[in-house]
Amino acid sequence: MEGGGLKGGCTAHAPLHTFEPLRRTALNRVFVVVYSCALFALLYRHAQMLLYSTTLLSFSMTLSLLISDLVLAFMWACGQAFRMRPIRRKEFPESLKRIMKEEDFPGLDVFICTADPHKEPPMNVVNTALSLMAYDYPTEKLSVYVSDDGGSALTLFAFMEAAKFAFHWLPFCREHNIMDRSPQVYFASNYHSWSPEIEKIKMMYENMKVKVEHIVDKGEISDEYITEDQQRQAFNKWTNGFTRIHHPTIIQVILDKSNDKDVSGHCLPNLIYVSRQKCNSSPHHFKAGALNVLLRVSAVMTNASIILTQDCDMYSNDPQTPLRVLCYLSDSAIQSKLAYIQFPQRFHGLNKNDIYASEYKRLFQVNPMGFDGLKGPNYVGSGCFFCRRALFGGPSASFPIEVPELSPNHVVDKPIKSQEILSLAHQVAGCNYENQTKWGSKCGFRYGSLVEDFYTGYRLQCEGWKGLFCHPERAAFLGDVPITLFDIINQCKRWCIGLCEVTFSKYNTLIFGSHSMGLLMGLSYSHYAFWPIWCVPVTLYSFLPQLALLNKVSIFPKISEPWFFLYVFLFLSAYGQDFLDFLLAGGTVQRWWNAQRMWMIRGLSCFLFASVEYFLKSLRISTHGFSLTSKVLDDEQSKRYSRGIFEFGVPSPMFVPLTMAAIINLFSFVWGLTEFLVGRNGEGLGMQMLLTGFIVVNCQPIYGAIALRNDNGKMPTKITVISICLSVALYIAASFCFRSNDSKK
Ligand SMILES: O=c1ccn([C@@H]2O[C@H](COP(=O)(O)OP(=O)(O)O[C@H]3O[C@H](CO)[C@@H](O)[C@H](O)[C@H]3O)[C@@H](O)[C@H]2O)c(=O)[nH]1
Ligand SMILES: [Mn+2]
Repeated sequence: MEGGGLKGGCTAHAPLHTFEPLRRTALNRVFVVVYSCALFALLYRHAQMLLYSTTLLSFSMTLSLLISDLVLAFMWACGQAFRMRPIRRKEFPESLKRIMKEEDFPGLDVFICTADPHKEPPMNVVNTALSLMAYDYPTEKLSVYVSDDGGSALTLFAFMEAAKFAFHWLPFCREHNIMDRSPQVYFASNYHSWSPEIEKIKMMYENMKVKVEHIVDKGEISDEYITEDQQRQAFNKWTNGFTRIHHPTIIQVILDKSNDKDVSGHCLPNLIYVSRQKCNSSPHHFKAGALNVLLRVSAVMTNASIILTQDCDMYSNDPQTPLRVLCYLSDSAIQSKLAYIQFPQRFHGLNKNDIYASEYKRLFQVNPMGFDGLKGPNYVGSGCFFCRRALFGGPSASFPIEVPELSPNHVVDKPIKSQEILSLAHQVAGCNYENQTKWGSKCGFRYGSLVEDFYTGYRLQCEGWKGLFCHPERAAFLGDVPITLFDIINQCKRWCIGLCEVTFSKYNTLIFGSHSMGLLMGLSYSHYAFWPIWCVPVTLYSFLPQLALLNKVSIFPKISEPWFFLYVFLFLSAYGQDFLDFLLAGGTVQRWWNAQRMWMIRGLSCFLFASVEYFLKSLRISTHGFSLTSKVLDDEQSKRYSRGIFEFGVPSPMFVPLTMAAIINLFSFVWGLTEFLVGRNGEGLGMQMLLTGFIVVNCQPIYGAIALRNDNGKMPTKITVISICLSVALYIAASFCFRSNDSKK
């Protein structure tokens, strides 16, 4: 996207935004050429070996290696698209005031999604909401909508309490110009000085917290907590037949900007609680469905032209963020095609070396810069500002919508608590509302994939919209990370299933994507869409060379052969480039090491299981569920996490291939080493030894979890036993193949 920001009515001395290409681009391009030549050489060697293989065994082994290397080469090629034109942007919110008055700021509707008060503690959701309500943005233009897919009175209660606290919190933030506007974060930090005023507001916060947590623990709201009639009416909607998957729409205007003033007399932003209707008979499309309901309800109530979508655990870390967004949105040169501005997902509470690589640096910080130099980053679900009209048709043609009040151009002229508005809002939140409409296919957030974010951004860009990546130094938002390995790989498995749903649809990123957006964009999107196939090379390289080694069969070139250096080059330069990218994006050596280890772990767990699960389920007609990531912290787990100890604990089948790989690699390495020491191991097995050694070093936390630990996070004994049995079986089967091949010779 053309960036140079000297447009939109500002003078050349005060640009609103600029961008610069990253300096490494030229080198990257040269590297692509060199590396491609090396890849072709490798594939040539495989082809030759395939032609000259004499036995079925050697043929199938060469074929497996060829397939693995083809997958690696394909993924490498897709990844290079990000390196063709990465750019870094900068915006100057200070200049904004000179060209725009506050009265002219566009309206901003903030959407926060939550889905389960037990996995997503209401106190955290409330903190997210408060941090966003306290944005440095004219409050009369700001509305915060909370979607509660859990349909929980506990969440509504928490928000009613939060609203009372907001009367004090918002003016407090404004007067003291506080940066941390999530009260939880502010009170936990030691940077603020003591004053009676701070002490007083802290007490208020603590009281609210105790009250809300008490209610959540009890699981119900007893009468003594309901003080006003209006509240009682709201909670009366939770009748006996009410369940989280079957209940009527509940919309509660908790704060109304036209009536509610904070303690300093300033108006408060709208705060609206929405729990859409759910019924067993119609699909609700998870988060995408929730967002579409908010899109409609907000259209009826406020219809702001900008929308921020936010996960419930991602609080605002910088109150000036919307001003950065305006730097782009007010630029008439890029306005017409700009659909969204994506901020990176960044996280708090990572342990020092980020053992699970849950930062996803490449996904959230490095690759978006590459995307940004093309047609814009992918949408990642949270921390993204949309232009409302982008969700209602292509950049040049929007289509007529069923109800005129939903159109992005509609001006709301009635108070949000008026009967007409509320009844229409209830109607558009109904579970059958979308039947026979374009919602989810051509309009709003798109259905059909568990990664609704990836899919929606992708479809918008295919329609001709562009996105933009905004990556300020101070994180705009900070979110929670899962702290157990099981949660991490489960989350990744859900993503992979969602990606498969895109890949095997008519909107395949490689074919449809390249056709609509050009090859580089198609490749970039494919780099993600094809994530799960990484399981093929990772699995093969974790077992095949090792089993061959145990049977003294050499499958790679000898160390003295020139082909060996080809392998060394391919391995070292790919890893080296990845390493440099990581460091240049502010990473550390240990974090990089852990990130590459997690790539292997994912290859053997979630990538593998997602592919299998996807295929098994696609044979039958059934849908995949959205398994919510838990944001609740267990004390013991948190302690282990902060000490950098891997958390297994759950007897999940996803740990089995991983444990098997650890065992088999250890045995073949030790066996190979003894053979080598007694002088029987020829140089033909050298490369297999190197690879096995590398994997053994990577598996070190797994050995600890199997044998050396006694805490609840160790590898469950059941998984260890199953993995040992399967490893032995695999070894026997492999030896049988290798031996019978020997005897045939
Ligand atoms: O039926 C549902 C399921 C989830 N959510 C919300 O979706 C958000 C993301 O859920 P989470 O369990 O935290 O998933 P993550 O894998 O951490 O989220 C990433 O991946 C999701 C796609 O799988 C994107 O929607 C998210 O924005 C992105 O941060 C949360 O706020 C949930 O409350 C709903 O509103 N309704
Ligand atoms: Mn999340």
